[in-house]
Amino acid sequence: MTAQILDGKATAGDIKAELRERVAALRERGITPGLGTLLVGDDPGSQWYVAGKHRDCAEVGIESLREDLPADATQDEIEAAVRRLNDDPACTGFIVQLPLPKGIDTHRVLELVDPGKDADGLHPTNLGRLVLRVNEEITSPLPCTPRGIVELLARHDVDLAGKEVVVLGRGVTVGRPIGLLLTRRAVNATVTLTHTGTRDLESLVRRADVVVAAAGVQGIVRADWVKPGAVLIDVGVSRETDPETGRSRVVGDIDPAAREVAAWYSPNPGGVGPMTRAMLLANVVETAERLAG
Ligand SMILES: Nc1nc2c(c(=O)[nH]1)N[C@@H](CN(C=O)c1ccc(C(=O)N[C@@H](CCC(=O)O)C(=O)O)cc1)CN2
Repeated sequence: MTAQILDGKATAGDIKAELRERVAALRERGITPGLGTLLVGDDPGSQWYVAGKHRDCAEVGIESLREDLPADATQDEIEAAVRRLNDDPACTGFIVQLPLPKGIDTHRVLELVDPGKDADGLHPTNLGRLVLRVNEEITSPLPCTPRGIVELLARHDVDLAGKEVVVLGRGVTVGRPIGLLLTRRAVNATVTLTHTGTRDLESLVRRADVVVAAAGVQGIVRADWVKPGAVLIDVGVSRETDPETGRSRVVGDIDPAAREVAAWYSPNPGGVGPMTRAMLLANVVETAERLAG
């Protein structure tokens, strides 16, 4: 069996086309959605992601604003930038690009974001809604990568009800919230959240119907661990130098040979990354639609 591809790039393209129309409708009503980004430091990966967010906004008609601070910015300076974005009427939603430099209290910064402008769904109020609203529709923003994974599967008619899902990684942007999303009544999966303290990861992966790998450890999921017919979602980001071009490239957590036994495979790059970007735009548009009543 060779897996069918969960093509995040193409799916994100479809979503962006839908969002472009919704933005045009908002603009006709005199409402202009505006995404703000707060970037601290000069990490090339983060700079690339933020630049991509601004390009995406331009593509669908969302205005965008930037707050860029140097790597040695203090906690107070970062918090002042958050307050500026909270207070700026042109900014209908914003994100704080993660990770923040060492020594900065990330929780304090995220808690300062106005929950009504939280385009990343990472404010405790919005994460709390995800915890509490197990049976209801959630109308507040959801974290972009987990939302992107659920949307990618839904748009390929992959049903997760009753399935055993193993998640690798307990980070705040992927592992923790994906567990909460997938166990909601609307999805009804059973989730095992694994981490560096997990014993015998291999046997958990071997019995999983779905693997969501967000550990950031290249090839941690071996091809011979994967159950035939499983669904594989690779979110891990490690970098290696391409021996042919000498350029840096992204490699995932799942051995790509596993696609020979899986039913569905979300590649990396080209899977969840583009969906993360599309879901950020969706959060911004929905926030603006809520503001518009
Ligand atoms: N505030 C946030 N910070 C971070 C988040 C987040 O959701 N909110 N997620 C990641 C970074 N990220 C967005 O910010 C992101 C990661 C990857 C991609 C992407 O499209 N990747 C491409 C490959 C890119 C490459 O070759 O380097 C792909 O998967 O095809 C977009 C956004 C951490 N920080």
